[in-house]
Amino acid sequence: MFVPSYLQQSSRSQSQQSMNSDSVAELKDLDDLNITGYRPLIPPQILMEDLPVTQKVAQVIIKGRHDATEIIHGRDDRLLVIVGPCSIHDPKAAYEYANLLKEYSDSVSNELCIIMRVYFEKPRTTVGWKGLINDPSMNKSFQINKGLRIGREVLLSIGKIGLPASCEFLDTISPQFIGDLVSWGNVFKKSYISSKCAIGARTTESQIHRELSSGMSVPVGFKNGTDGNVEIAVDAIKSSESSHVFLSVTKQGITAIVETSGNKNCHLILRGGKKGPNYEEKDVLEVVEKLKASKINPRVMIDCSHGNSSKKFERQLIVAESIANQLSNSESGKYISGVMLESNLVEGRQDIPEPLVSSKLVYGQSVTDACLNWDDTVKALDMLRNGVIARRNRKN
Ligand SMILES: O=C[C@H](O)[C@H](O)COP(=O)(O)O
Ligand SMILES: C=C(OP(=O)(O)O)C(=O)O
Repeated sequence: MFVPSYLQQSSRSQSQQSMNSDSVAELKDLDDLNITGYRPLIPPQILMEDLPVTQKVAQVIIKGRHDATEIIHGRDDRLLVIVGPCSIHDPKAAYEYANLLKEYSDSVSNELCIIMRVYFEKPRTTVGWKGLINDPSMNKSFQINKGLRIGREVLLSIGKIGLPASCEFLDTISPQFIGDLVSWGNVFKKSYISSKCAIGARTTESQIHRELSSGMSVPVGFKNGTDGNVEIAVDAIKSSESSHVFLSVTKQGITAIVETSGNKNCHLILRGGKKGPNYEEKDVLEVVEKLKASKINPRVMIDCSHGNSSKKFERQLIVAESIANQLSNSESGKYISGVMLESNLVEGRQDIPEPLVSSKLVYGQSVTDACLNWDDTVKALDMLRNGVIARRNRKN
């Protein structure tokens, strides 16, 4: 048990005297007991000045945000598709994937609004690599300043191709470094890198993530919990729609009391859970009722991966097929506004070699969750596209 030095006196009277004297306590006895180090963090503004967003890239981001917003509110009948690697660890492979996706995206843009998953922050069930921002060299050197820089460079390069990007914001400070490449509305006043962001199954219930979302300039999807609980996502949407006052940092890296106006562009993501998947018609209709009862946006996104695929990447095709069928034939199809897919150049996943030997890594393969390969991704997207066409024909 830890005993502060001022209590470690040899006699009771000494200790009593020490406490009575009300002298200033030793900080080392009270604070940072489990902190092993501090390193400086670059202020967001410096990185933003080094790697500024161009007007051309900003337009891509703004359009992505606008389209995503219109779809999640049902004013655009396309399907919003968040597709890409589970996590980005190799900027070259991410860029190659983005080029493939851009070409496909242009060919289906009447039916699908495609936003690339560009996820740099990974929540872990226990421990593991926490993503490119946290440990860009994947060798436990935790060069976060380097990770933030690479993250920004990757988002800018994808924006230059003309593809909007989405991120999961896990940390509450990191959005100040990359969130500026994301925007619509108050584009240049607030933040503008990704066009869409998700709050994951493990953080939906977290108050600080709800507060963060209330100030985000992008549409935010909230996932149901890992146990399958959808109520926490409903609560998260309600909370994020409200204004909040909380502690965070400014672009200059100064701690601040932040005041937000609330984010009206939040929606729910069904990702399955420990009790099983929740992508079928009955699951969608059930959650739609809950959302309607809470007077919030009843349109949902379905994640084909995670609890909905039991983490078996190939099963994403089965989920995508069910979604396409619901779009074509079911009442639930009216409420499905988006889909998520985990996809990469090469299917499956690999462990990060320890110690890291880059040549041992398979190029274009996930180091976190297993992903579909490119050809199967196109199969899934084609099915979804046909579902959108059928849904349109149903209406007409
Ligand atoms: O998508 C990512 C993973 O499912 C999530 O980060 C949890 O991963 P883990 O259970 O391997 O830690
Ligand atoms: C971590 C993710 O998913 P979930 O929060 O659903 O586990 C993810 O989409 O990368």
